[in-house]
Amino acid sequence: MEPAISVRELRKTFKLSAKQRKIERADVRVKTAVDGLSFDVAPGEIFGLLGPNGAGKTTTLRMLAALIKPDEGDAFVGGASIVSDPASVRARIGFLTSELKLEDVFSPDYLFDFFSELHHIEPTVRDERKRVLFERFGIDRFAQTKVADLSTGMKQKTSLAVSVAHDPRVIIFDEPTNGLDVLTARTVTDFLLELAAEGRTVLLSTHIFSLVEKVCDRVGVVIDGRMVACGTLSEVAGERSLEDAFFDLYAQTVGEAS
Ligand SMILES: Nc1ncnc2c1ncn2[C@@H]1O[C@H](COP(=O)(O)OP(=O)(O)OP(=O)(O)O)[C@@H](O)[C@H]1O
Repeated sequence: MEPAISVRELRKTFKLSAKQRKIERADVRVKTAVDGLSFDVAPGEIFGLLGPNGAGKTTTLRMLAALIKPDEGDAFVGGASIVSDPASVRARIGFLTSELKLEDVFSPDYLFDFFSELHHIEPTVRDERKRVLFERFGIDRFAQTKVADLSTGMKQKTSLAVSVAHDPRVIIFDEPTNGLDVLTARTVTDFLLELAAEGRTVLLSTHIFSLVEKVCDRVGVVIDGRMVACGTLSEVAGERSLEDAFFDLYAQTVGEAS
């Protein structure tokens, strides 16, 4: 079966300003954020990119969502190239980050309609999807409330609903449970499992071992922009916990580099 996401030797560097060099305590002028990453995600799979802060997870997901261009390499989402056909990639995916800021002055109802229109969704289809999703997340009671007056959890649920307004086959989710209370985090993980059960593909990034253990079919461990292990949980961790396996990999990788 053709992979839903196919990543081939992706590479991305950033030029560092003097200020960034100071913050990063780096002498180099160029930072390699992603260093030749390759992996496949099968349709219906939940794949987790696991790594510490600064490993290059967000940069990878932003390239796969066709928000930034790679320096080298390519990736295919539902067969569309992020380099030569970014518009098709954007139409096929839902992209979500826990840092997403919704405009305070708009209501969930307005935002859902706005994003549906961007994706050219018919109003009748839109209204039915909105009804189902708003009911699913309990947004219906707050549909006309301004974002500014919503709780953090309700804002995140609104972001979730809006990100799948166009019924994407692939969902890319950067740190899905970061900064969420336990109840909202549970809503998010349940939703990811539902999406996969419906045959959709989910690619997420996280530094939380338990999230990977709970929802991911396969995991790729990323350290310093490189994939140091990739496979099912048992392939990557064997008899150990994922946390123990990760720290062994980290010691090997960082040890090798120094
Ligand atoms: N726009 C940018 N300009 C300069 N450096 C950047 C930029 N974006 C990311 N970086 C650097 O690239 C590296 C990888 O960052 P990235 O955000 O992809 O990592 P991450 O694994 O998602 O970690 P985090 O969880 O901290 O976001 C980091 O060293 C980061 O400082």
